[in-house]
Amino acid sequence: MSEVYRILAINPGSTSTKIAIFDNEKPVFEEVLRHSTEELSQYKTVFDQYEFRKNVILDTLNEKGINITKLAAVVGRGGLLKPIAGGTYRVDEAMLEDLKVGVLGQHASNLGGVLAFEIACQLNIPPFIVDPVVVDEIQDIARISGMPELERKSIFHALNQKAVARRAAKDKGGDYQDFNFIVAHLGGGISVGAHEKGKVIDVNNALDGDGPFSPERAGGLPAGDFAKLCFSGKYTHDEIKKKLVGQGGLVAYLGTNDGREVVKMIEAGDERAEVIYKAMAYQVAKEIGGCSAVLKGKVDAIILTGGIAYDKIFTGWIEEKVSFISEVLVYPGEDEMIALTEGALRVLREEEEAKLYQ
Ligand SMILES: Nc1ncnc2c1ncn2[C@@H]1O[C@H](COP(=O)(O)OP(=O)(O)O)[C@@H](O)[C@H]1O
Ligand SMILES: CCCC(=O)OP(=O)(O)O
Repeated sequence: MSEVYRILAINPGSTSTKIAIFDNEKPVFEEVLRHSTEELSQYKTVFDQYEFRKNVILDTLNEKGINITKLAAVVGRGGLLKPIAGGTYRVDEAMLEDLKVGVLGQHASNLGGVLAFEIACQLNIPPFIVDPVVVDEIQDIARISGMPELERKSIFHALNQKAVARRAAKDKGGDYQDFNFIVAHLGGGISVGAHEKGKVIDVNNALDGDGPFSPERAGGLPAGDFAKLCFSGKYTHDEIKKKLVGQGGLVAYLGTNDGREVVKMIEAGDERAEVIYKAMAYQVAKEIGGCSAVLKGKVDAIILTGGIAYDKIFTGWIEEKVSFISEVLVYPGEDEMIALTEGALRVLREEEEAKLYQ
């Protein structure tokens, strides 16, 4: 009989920490621990949230009676490291240092590797990350921004975009490498990627670069007016950064990072909430249109995923604008927990060697 590996997967996002226990590929326990804007806004940096998120995870596992001493590995969502190829990486000191200082910036996913390392080391088992948010496969032409000092970067929901694209390919009877897809991840951040035969050749920088605004991010802005705002003397650098990430998008307009709250506002007759929520769908549709040009119109499917894809009204607004391009498939939520676990299992079963972060 083959060995059963028990894996703890930890997925810190901007609005939640998702945790799961798997026995090999079989889910034993899964929970989404949601964090409100108020809860998170008391921490100055993402790294300051470390103790809070660690305690929430360990308390939850304890309350559910899960004995973590039986774990074979801990795997976390990978954060803002230097750009790297996709795959499973063992968390080491060099990676830990870059995650702690935020070598490419601050995002909740930086905590994935750090939490995996801390918990795994106490148990003397290996810590891994899989397909971090800096997976970089974009074509060279997509790196050019219009200002030589500023290069466009690949920062996106790599783990879920690829996991869901693989699922869609399987559902269509083929492999990921057989198809061209446009994948829109609709979460706390929003990324829209052009997947050409298994490679994400262009994608918006979902953190603080470009693309649609999102529940907690400003997205692409009118550059001249933004520069004026930065030098108006009204805001510190930290305040401006928060306006871009954390306090932007739906939070700035409507005071919440929770799509379900916005739906309730609209149901209660709030017309402004409807306009803002519709504008977010409009910007996603425009980004999808851009990706269809990148793929020269050869698009096998448009895939909508992430938490907001549970909302049929929101996905309907997008679909009515983009269905002329290709069929629209909706995979609400995410496949990230199983994708993390499978990445760890491939290494534990010696089907693949863990990559080292250089
Ligand atoms: N049924 C729903 N309707 C609208 N929005 C939803 C629904 N379910 C979840 N969401 C929203 O999805 C977003 C979180 O998506 P998720 O993919 O879990 O992102 P993250 O990993 O960034 O937290 C939040 O804004 C959450 O409120
Ligand atoms: C940093 C890109 C990935 C991202 O935005 O994730 P969340 O939506 O979980 O914040």
